[in-house]
Amino acid sequence: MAQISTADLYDERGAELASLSLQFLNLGGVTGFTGPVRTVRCFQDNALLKEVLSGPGDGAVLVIDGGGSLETALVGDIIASLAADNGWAGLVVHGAIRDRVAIGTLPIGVKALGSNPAKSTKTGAGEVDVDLEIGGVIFTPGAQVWCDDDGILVEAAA
Ligand SMILES: O=C([O-])CC(=O)C(=O)O
Repeated sequence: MAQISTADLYDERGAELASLSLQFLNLGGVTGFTGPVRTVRCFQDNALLKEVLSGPGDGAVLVIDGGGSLETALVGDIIASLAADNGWAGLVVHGAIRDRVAIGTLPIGVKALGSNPAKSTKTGAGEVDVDLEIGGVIFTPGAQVWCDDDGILVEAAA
């Protein structure tokens, strides 16, 4: 069954949801996706998120706070394929990706601010499963998130 649209979901449950007004591109091969939030915070370094996506996704959406940097790509087609193979429903990247054309063919949702062919460093710096604040919206691990072409909704923090 197709996922409920974020617009219809907002009409039903808007009072319980936060809507991210920051604009993301919808770049994955799956354009509507939902799941429980997991999180990574990292800055122009993608070793930690690759490690997390190497583990089982169990249908979760990894929200990555790259500080909004568009200087380097945090995800490319290799990492996005790995995530799809491991059962992640999608990625929300507050930053850039690369390999846009290939990522658009993969069976995973990918939202990002933009793209840049420049690669990230690989030191492993960052934090996993911390609360993130992106565009004034809090993403708490375990909260349900819904993404489609219209935007991103997340269960509001209690
Ligand atoms: O390795 C990287 O930095 C990201 C990348 O290009 C990929 O996932 O294909």
